[in-house]
Amino acid sequence: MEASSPSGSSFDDRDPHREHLLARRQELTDGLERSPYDLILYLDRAVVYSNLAYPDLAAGDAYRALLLIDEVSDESFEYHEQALEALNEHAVASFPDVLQHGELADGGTNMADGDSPDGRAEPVKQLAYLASIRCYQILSISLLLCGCLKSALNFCDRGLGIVPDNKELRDIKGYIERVARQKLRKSDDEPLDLLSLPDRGVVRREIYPWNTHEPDRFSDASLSLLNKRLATAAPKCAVRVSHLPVLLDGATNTDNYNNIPTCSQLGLFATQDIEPGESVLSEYTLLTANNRHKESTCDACSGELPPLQDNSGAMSCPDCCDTVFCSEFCFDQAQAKYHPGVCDRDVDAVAKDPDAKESDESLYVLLLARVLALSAHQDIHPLEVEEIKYIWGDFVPTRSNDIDLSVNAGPPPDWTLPFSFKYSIEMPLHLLEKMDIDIYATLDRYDTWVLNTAYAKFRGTASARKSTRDGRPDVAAVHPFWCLANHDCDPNVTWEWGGRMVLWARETRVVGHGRGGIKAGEEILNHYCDVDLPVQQRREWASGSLGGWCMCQRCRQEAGTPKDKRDDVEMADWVKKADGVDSADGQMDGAH
Ligand SMILES: C[S@@+](CC[C@H](N)C(=O)[O-])C[C@H]1O[C@@H](n2cnc3c(N)ncnc32)[C@H](O)[C@@H]1O
Repeated sequence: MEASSPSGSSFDDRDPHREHLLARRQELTDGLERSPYDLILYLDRAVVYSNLAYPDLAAGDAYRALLLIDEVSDESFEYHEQALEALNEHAVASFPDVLQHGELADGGTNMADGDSPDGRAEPVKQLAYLASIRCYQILSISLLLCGCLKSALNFCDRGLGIVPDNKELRDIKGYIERVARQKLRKSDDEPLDLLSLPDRGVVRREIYPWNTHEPDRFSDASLSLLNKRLATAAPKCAVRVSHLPVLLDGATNTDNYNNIPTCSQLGLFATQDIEPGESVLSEYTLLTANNRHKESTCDACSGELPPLQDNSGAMSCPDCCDTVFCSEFCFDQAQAKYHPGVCDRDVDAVAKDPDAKESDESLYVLLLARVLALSAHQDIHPLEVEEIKYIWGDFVPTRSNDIDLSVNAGPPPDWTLPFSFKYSIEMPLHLLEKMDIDIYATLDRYDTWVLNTAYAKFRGTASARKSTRDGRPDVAAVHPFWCLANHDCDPNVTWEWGGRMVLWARETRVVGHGRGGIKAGEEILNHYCDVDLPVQQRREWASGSLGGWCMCQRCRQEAGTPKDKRDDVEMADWVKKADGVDSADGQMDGAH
């Protein structure tokens, strides 16, 4: 059960209205734990999420409510009895507030079917009917607010299919079309190809105020645990706090400044001298994914499979022969940590062989599938899975994600977590069902916010490999220690990823071509882009994985303008950006 007092969050402004909504959210979450198949509670919580400005979480709850309506309506469905029983309780109690909405309550007698012989709808059917319209309203407006226009329109049309004159749904359809015209740059009289509507949006990327799983990565306990685990993979390294430049979104005129603002994050440091060419880290991970059906990679480590012949070492699972491992070691690791949770359930099939433009998303959802399998088989919460618990999520403080409704409000916040109905809500629930997990009874583990948090962690840290056949990304992995190494355009290591992720100390440095090697105490400096490129291209390439414009010494030196041509510092930009880094991930060191 979630703790009722929010922790692990940077949200500390005491806004009574917000506090009240957060308390109500907790009450409803506890209610769902007691009565997991209650679709009215899901709708109630969706409304609270909308009021708290989490449209993605509202859509997640409205979709679960819609699935429960299907359960109520179809006797052959697995949770029919439970969903019906929960709804019956509302049918005999006072009419649910969440359905006293706009024209809804008046429309209850206009049911298309399900009327009883005396012409009056059975109360439970009437509730299910009204609830379905409410689900379509919440789903369509929420998905519109997330930027998922195609899915928003789909749900809106489904609602209008039941109640063509419903004013709220008609209004929402108008908003969707208006936003679509803006995004696709179409005038009012041009036809709109509804199939081409954008469906990928962005939502808040934050440590939710109620998330009690996020560790304090800077605490002695976290660092000592991480260092204990790191000892085998990188015996000459340690995880420590690193002071990194605060990144801006784009080009800056501050390259010549001697001191720039920094923030505290984690990094890897050498604890002993490391020779040029020496291995620095060799990391094994089970958090891997491959999106091709017939691919010759190991299901566990994602390394190439050896040729399948006697004594090659490759092994397949005796219970689902399609799953192949490159060695007995990988087979044993998979059996111990995740495979029985997905064995013979065809779970991965939902995201295999995607369209070229969906390759990235399919890899992310398959990484999520692996986290779900690790969590289910080890019987731990997904956010406690060791492969993701301590990794960087690029979270932004809750308060800077909030929407300011005051008259003098500035521009709306820039939300940064990619989101879509398909990959963030529908597919994860489908994966869980394939794993034979009751998605209602396990809400605490598989709630939409939990999935969003896991996604936030992969998105900043996963590595992908492209197929040599068609250049599409088809293998991905998260190496929780490798991804602690920060970037520098004069790196002291280089990396190679096969079955394991390996970091080597460079023989020669890029800047000055001096001898490589790393001295005890120095930070391990990885590279997130091709460091042989000119500065502008390096910065553009690195900005995706880095999350901003590279401000390393080399970039600043190469891009710096002569003294007589310098402009004033745009410190306001930094302060704005620094605010996000400060409370999201450690204390702010401020401008020097
Ligand atoms: C893969 S993580 C690296 C580990 C991370 N520092 C941590 O605390 O876990 C990537 C993030 O680290 C930060 N980072 C890495 N290299 C950096 C650099 N040279 N300058 C500024 N920030 C950097 C950025 O915030 C980036 O999004």
